[in-house]
Amino acid sequence: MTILDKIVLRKKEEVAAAKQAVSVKQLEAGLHFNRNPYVFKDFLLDKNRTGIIAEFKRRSPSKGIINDQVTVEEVTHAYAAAGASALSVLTDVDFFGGHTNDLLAARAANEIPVLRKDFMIDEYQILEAKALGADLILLIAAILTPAEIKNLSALAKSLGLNVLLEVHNLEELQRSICKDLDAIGVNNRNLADFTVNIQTSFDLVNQIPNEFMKISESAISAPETIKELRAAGFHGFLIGENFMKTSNPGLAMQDFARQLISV
Ligand SMILES: O=P(O)(O)OC[C@@H](O)[C@@H](O)c1c[nH]c2ccccc12
Repeated sequence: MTILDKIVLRKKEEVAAAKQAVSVKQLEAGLHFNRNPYVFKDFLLDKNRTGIIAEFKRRSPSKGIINDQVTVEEVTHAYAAAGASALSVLTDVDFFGGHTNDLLAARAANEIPVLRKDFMIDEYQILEAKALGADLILLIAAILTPAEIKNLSALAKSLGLNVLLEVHNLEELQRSICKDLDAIGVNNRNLADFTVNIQTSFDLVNQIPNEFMKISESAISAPETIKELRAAGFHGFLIGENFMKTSNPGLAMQDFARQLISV
């Protein structure tokens, strides 16, 4: 069994428990359920921003603890001030040390799009994302059938949420594309075995239809890499560990964004 299989098994239990604890009716009565999400594309293409989707990630299955000394409010606020186009907040508890409360905190502290970063397998999680104040959800092709991707993205769209589809190879991309996606992310990390290779992004970028925003995800640690990815056609860059591994992730992003101007 791969780590991804383990995560999905556990996620099924977690979702079942959440459904018992909070009904769909309660979600629909939630604080943010009726707010209008931000349009992800507008922030990605905003010339005054960096295109970076800056991630708050305390730990991961591959790295263990990355940073458990900082708060989601201070870090996400500093990311936004440093020019992030969006924020990515892990809400998976058992494998990434996140929490739905982290998303609520990021929402309250910021006025840019927030991605609910989790392993979405059930419509309930989409409604929950909306109730928590997310603007954007992630669908991971490796754990979903084409029919599931179609249904979950259609539900997200009907709630005004933006949808980011994550793929890792051409086969996933081709079988998963559907009309309700806003952006397609190429994950440079293979979630089954954790190997990373930026080349994955360069290999797939021209296979992504131009109607979608193109995002490169994971293992980005140098401004030069962003310059190359931009030249290849990417609009967005998802960065977590490179910032989170420092004692001041917001400052790390600020330094990175300054260097980006001069590469
Ligand atoms: O920390 P990195 O290497 O910069 O990667 C960030 C992000 O891409 C990564 O956390 C990620 C990409 N897809 C995911 C799916 C689930 C959990 C996490 C992820």
